[in-house]
Amino acid sequence: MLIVNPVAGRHARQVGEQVRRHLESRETCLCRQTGSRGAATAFAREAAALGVRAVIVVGGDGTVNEVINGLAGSGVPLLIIPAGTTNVFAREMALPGDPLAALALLEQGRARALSLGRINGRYFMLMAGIGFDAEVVSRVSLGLKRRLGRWAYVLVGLRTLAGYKGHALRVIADGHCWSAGALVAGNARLYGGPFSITPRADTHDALLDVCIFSGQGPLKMLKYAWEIMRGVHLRDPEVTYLRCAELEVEAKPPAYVQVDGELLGRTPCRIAVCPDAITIFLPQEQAKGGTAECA
Ligand SMILES: Nc1ncnc2c1ncn2[C@@H]1O[C@H](COP(=O)(O)OP(=O)(O)OP(=O)(O)O)[C@@H](O)[C@H]1O
Repeated sequence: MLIVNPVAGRHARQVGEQVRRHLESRETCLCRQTGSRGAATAFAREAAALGVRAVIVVGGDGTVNEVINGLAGSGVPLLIIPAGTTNVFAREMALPGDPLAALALLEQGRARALSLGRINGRYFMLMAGIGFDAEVVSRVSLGLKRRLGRWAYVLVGLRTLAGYKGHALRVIADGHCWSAGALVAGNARLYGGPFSITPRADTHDALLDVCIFSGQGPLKMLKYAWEIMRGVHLRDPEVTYLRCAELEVEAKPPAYVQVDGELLGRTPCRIAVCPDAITIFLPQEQAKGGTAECA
């Protein structure tokens, strides 16, 4: 099954058309186009129920997130053709940017089982963010993202800082409790493109990497953002890095929560890791570790 989000990135519709033509000239393919938010999850569930040979998704991180939420646990392998604005997961997995080169992974790549994070019942492949970053995500519209690309987050981030009051989070993991202003739980290393908040995360392992930022308020958020951009945030004594299989976060007042760059809702939340939950076609050199599903 081919699932295309025609409004992802700037060229997803054309990329989807190119992939559809290529596939239909070779095999039988069910083609689905998303008409609204959440549609990709329903299509992926349909694909899992039908037991298709593979699901191919054309879109960005938000669309991939919706697809994994319909496919997780089914064993049906997923092939990602990056066509969104930032494509962080594709970058993390070093997937080819060229659509036909990505499609060739069906034959030339390896299907690997990877871990997923799960927060309040929703799977994520990259990260869950609580506090400031989620508040920014809640304010970035798809229209602004189309016009400005990833600069939309910078612009809205600066605007959000202006009136930001901060959050008082309570984080509980491994029998310990932390007070925090913001938190990112990463299943993968990369964040927002080339940056890395959880640089030791590994999608092949059964742990979440968690970065807890203890400061609150706009100046602290600005400082952390600057440190993350320079890759030095882990040297800041206000930042705690831990690896765990499960954690809980509460906040007063409730704080926004984002998963894979899409708004999920608000705290409280429980975050866990689900080992080997999704099977993804990867380039041979990326398919190290983990469990091989097929050659
Ligand atoms: N027909 C549609 N109309 C409006 N929104 C849609 C439609 N189909 C899917 N969506 C939504 O579009 C959103 C954006 O998709 P996606 O994240 O894949 O693209 P992107 O934001 O350009 O890429 P990235 O997340 O990699 O920056 C998703 O939240 C998805 O639910």
